[in-house]
Amino acid sequence: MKVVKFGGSSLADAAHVRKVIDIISSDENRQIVVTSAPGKRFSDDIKVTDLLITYAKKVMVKAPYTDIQNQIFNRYLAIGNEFSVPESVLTKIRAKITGLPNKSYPNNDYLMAAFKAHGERLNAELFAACLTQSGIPAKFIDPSEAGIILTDDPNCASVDESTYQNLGKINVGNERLVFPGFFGFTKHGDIVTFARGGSDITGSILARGLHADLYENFTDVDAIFAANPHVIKNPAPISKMTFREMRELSYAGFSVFNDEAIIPAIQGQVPINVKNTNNPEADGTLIVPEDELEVKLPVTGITASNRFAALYLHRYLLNKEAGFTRKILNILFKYNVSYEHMPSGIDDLTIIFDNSQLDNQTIKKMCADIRDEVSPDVMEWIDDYAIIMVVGEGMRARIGTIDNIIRPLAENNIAVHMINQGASRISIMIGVREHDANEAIKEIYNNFFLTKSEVLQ
Ligand SMILES: Nc1ncnc2c1ncn2[C@@H]1O[C@H](COP(=O)(O)OP(=O)(O)O)[C@@H](O)[C@H]1O
Ligand SMILES: N[C@@H](CC(=O)OP(=O)(O)O)C(=O)O
Repeated sequence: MKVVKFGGSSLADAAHVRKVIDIISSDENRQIVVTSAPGKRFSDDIKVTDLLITYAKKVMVKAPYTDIQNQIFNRYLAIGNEFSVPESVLTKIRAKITGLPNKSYPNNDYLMAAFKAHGERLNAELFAACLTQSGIPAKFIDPSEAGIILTDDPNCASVDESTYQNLGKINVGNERLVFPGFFGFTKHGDIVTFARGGSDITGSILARGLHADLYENFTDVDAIFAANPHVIKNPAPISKMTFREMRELSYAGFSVFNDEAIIPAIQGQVPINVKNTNNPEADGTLIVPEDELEVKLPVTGITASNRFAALYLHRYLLNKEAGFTRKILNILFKYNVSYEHMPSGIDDLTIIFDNSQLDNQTIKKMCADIRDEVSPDVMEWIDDYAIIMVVGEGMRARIGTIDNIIRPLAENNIAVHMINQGASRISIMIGVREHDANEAIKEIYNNFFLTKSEVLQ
């Protein structure tokens, strides 16, 4: 049995939905279907999830919202009409959209989560109706019915282990089961969502919980490429990679697959196949356990993420002082701030943060406390920090990999602020300034993936 997840780009309009139905009908093992909310139909279109966020914000500030309600409903209507789904299905969808402001929520964070979740919830109901209309019996399953229980963290929830016992009770019969991605329920019955891009996580949870043989993740590219196609023109496709390579690459920018989504698949040892809805015959990228990768390349992929900030601290004899790091960690704890990495030298320490959890006020107070508490000789806050991740299972076995990464950067005057090698066996992490990140990716990519004559072209 296969779990198949279709991203927003694969369900953006009726023409795409038709392709998705063909994909499902071409393989009877594609029994469990996970849908995202309708995505962008053209480059400056707006995803339904973003429309729902705007709708929720209008409700919060009591601004008029009829237009946005209509805009959202029309996305579903256009698809539903094309498949002649029963009027009752569309009436129900409209009622659910317009009824959202009348429900009660513990607070605005839960309101936001419930509004966002309806992008996938309504799309799964509509899609089950489209499948049935096309002669493929299908049933919509609500996450509450399936027992998808998530933590009480309204817009960034994690799965509760009880979910897997609940999923174990589901009977997969002959009809296709259509689950909405992206959300679940807390133990108290409130709707909560994963972080953005979280429909991939639902697919992975279902693949583990239902003991699938394969998790197929359909998107809009032929494969996962060795670098972001928006940065490198025609990058090399990756035919096979390991779970942990994918985890590291998605953490630092490979947005094609959510970084947390890999975890349930690892726990259930379910291989993942990323494929293209617009070219389903292409093999795509297979993501497998470590022992199933025959050829271990020194570099499988290169990525950069700009979502970081760093605090650089310097003080002589830092290495001799017990409790220095502990004092800093206590301050981070006081402000409820987590850190991503903390590379250190003899007299230096860099703490790298995810910028999205910080505001100027918190940064100011936190830095003032650190200055008071540990009296550093030098302290610098770097707001435009980017992390480059070079990942490859075969990295350890090759001498000179680090040289091949760093040399092209030095030759092109790209300043390297931090190198972290060794913490992970399969990656090297490099800190650069944001404005240098894309150039750094290009130089490293050219050095590993292009022949000399290609570089000169
Ligand atoms: N290394 C990469 N390989 C392939 N696609 C990538 C990579 N990095 C970023 N992307 C982007 O990810 C997009 C697919 O992810 P996403 O838009 O979330 O799809 P979906 O709507 O199917 O969930 C691609 O269109 C591509 O622009
Ligand atoms: N619709 C949600 C969840 C998601 O995973 O979407 P997509 O599969 O289109 O990336 C979002 O936009 O974040």
